Amino acid sequence: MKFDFVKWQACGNDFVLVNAFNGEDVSEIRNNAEKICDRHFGAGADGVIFILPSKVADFRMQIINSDGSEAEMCGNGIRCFAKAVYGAGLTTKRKFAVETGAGIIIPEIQEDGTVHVDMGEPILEGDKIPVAGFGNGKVINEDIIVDGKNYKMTCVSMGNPHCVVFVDDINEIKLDEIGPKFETHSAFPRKTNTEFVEIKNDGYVRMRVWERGAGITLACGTGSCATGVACMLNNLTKRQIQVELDGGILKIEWADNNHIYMTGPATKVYEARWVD
Ligand SMILES: N[C@H](CCC[C@H](N)C(=O)O)C(=O)O
Repeated sequence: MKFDFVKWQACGNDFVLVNAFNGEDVSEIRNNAEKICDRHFGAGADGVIFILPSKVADFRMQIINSDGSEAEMCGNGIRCFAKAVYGAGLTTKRKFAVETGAGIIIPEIQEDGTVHVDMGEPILEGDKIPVAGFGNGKVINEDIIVDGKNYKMTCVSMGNPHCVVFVDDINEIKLDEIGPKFETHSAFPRKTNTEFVEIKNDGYVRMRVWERGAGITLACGTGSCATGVACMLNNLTKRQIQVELDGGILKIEWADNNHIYMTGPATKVYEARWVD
């Protein structure tokens, strides 16, 4: 297998980006995503992102997690995607439409190099997130028993499922132990990303994440959006907040048009060729 790729990171959430905009067959790369993401035997990444053509938007983005599973959407990934396609000259527009598993997402590259993204509307109906046992009702501050302990969860989909849990002290959370037990809990038919959140004040929260299909990452963009929605649904913050992650800070707004806006950095790290 031989292919060129570009390594990008956004708040430390890192990705191998592969340009298949001209319809190149990337099935072998997609089938080897787990090997490519391995941090010792591969390039090392939280996921592989493909730049693809679209019939309904300027581009299509496909995201494969480091365990080889496909996700509907990736918030940090789309900021990397936007700057990658602009930098590669695939568009001269700084604001454009990207087809994803979460619908059409609109990133806009800012003058300061950050990317402002219209992440669309959050999905709150239990059966659409999906979370079992809630029908089409919302899942706000509901009980869940994980590993014999009761937690209060608020669940949100940004195209991909998220379970947000508020805690008093985030440093007490043993993420590597409890994360996988949430991810594979029977309440989540399509598994879940899980965010543990400590409220610092009504405009600033600290969040750590165990991602579906990737484990602990330094940041999660869709998870930060879900965190913002959960904070606001529980009346814990204002409608604009900053989310402090292990790898950086993202700005999240739940606007009056019901869209979630995320703003944050994305940086190209290196270009390389896979030859194994
Ligand atoms: N692991 C996620 C996909 C990557 C999302 C995350 N890296 C982000 O920035 O949104 C899932 O399976 O839903």
